Amino acid sequence: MGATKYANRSIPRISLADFDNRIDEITSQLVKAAETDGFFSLTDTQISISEIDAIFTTSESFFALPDDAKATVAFTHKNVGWEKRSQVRPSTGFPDQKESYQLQFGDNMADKWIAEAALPGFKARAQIFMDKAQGVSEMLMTCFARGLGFPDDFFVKVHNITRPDCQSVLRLLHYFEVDRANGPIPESFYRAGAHADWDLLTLLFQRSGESGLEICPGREVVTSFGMGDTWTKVVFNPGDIVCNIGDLLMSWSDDRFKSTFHRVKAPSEADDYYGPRYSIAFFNQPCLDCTIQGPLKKYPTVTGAEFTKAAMDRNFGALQAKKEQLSQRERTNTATPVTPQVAASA
Ligand SMILES: O=C(O)CCC(=O)C(=O)O
Ligand SMILES: [Fe+2]
Repeated sequence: MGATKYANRSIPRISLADFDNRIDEITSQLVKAAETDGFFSLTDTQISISEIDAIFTTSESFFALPDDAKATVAFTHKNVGWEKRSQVRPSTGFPDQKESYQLQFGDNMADKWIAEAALPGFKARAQIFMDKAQGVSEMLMTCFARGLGFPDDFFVKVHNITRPDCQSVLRLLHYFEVDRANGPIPESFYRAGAHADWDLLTLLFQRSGESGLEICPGREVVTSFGMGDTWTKVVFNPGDIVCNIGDLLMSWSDDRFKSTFHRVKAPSEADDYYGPRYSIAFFNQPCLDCTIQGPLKKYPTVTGAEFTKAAMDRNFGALQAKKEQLSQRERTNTATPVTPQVAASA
């Protein structure tokens, strides 16, 4: 594998301190970040370092369960539950080398919470954290609504976590350790293959020392899969929340705000992190019956359900094209593409 091409870009760091008094200043900083690389980190948020540490401990305790216990809450196409090595990104055609557990607020979670007896306190701890993540998201939604000239509660209203059909997701992630002793990793090995998220916006919680998140800016229209090959490492400060704009907000802003390709790099170079990696993503997904259109009406009006279906269809189409390309290569290569199991939110 050749050396990765890197460019140094600085990812803006935006403070949410004194939010109510500074809302216009924060809005202009967020809008600027969204218009350029679509990635930024938040500091002085309502979530403390010890709360972030605690949810990572909770997440680790879930992943430490035996697979047959985790399989009691197996992934379903309602975008909830546990999966292992089954999410295939259209950019790669191979499953990410990770396991994840997706949690939601409403009815979709009905039988997908790990049993209290298997992991006492898990559900209560996760729900407290999900509420906190929603709180930070709502601050950002208010600013982005204001920045686009919509009423302040425009995005908050359609990402209402008290609705039983709410679609937002907390995804706990565990990328498996890579044993350097086994030699170079195969070309088909990815931690999280390059992708753009298709939600409104994503909050990412990272752990110190567990690097790997990289971005590849340059996407100009939401319908394109085109991606460059020059990456930037996302460096974060403990306690910060890394955020990225998703396809939904890119579309809802008539492509003004950028939903940027990103990945968790499979370790292959000297400075890369080979150990087990834990991260947590909070995806803000719209209610299915909301209507979506940017102020300039660049794209036709769609419902939340239609937007999600179109995103999944686009992903599926791109994955088919990738599999076709891989199977043509197969004549000279023994690696076999895999059929996707997970059509997740990103
Ligand atoms: O694990 C990370 O740091 C990023 C995860 C991510 O991009 C995703 O799950 O969509
Ligand atoms: Fe992502």
